[in-house]
Amino acid sequence: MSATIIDGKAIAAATQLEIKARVSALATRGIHPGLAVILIGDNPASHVYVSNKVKSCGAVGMHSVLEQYPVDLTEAELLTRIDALNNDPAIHGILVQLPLPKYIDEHAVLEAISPEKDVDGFHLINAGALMTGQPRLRACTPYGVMKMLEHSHIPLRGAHAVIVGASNIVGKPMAMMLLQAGATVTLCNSKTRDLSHHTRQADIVIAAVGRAKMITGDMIRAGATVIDVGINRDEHGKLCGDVDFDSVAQVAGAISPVPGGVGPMTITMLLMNTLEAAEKL
Ligand SMILES: Nc1nc(=O)c2c([nH]1)NC[C@@H]1CN(c3ccc(C(=O)N[C@@H](CCC(=O)O)C(=O)O)cc3)C=[N+]21
Repeated sequence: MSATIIDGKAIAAATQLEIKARVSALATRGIHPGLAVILIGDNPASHVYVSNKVKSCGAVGMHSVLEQYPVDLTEAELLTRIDALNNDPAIHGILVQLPLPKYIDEHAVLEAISPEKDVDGFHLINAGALMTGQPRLRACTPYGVMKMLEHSHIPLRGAHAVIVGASNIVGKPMAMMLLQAGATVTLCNSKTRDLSHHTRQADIVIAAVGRAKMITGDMIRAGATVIDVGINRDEHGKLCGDVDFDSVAQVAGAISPVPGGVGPMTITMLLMNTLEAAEKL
């Protein structure tokens, strides 16, 4: 193995110390950042993520509330709750855990959250602000990836970044952030012809496809940086990313693992966004 490990857990811990200090500074102005998390249904994985988010709030001295609803909550009831939180001065950030039950219109729900409290960065206003180079609240996962690259001193200006996966929550905002940092960006999707032709050109590969271990060592240029956004289960039920860690670590210059990579940074940037929302008051 030759690659340096990009330790998301350690970068998350360092970033949380900075957040904690800024939370304390806000307290002197009488402002106490608060996050509301809405969870619908009983998906066990969602429960784990959501309780991690709530725990992390406590660790940086932030107030948080977890609202759990049964899977038969109606869309109208959910919109009423969001409206109440939009108008609650103790709440600076609102997160509705995805995926939502099928009968709820996800788009309508995300647009109902006040853009100033949209700490996921999914509202059209925040997506559009990022797209036009005036970022407000940024999507947590790509924002966390940017912090990981920055902490690892990976040069971005003029670098070629290849993103595999063009979702609204990761691939597209990731492309905008890297572009704004001066990278040349290739955004691949499930129809891309000869994917490895693209990934082999890359100084930086961001894997965000949702398919276990699909990025292999032969697809990576020697010395490239590889960031793994995937969260999958392998054939033994073990947590794994979109990157085949063992083969890629032989050729890459730097690689982020799963677990312990992007996941902890996603949660940390949710705290950062809640802090930033409160600081704007
Ligand atoms: N509105 C919304 N916003 C989200 O940000 C959001 C969401 N819905 N729905 C689900 C996904 C998933 N997600 C994760 C965050 C952290 C870890 C994480 O910290 N993972 C640990 C491992 C955790 C474990 O052991 O299972 C790690 O990678 O080291 C994973 C997944 C946020 N999501």
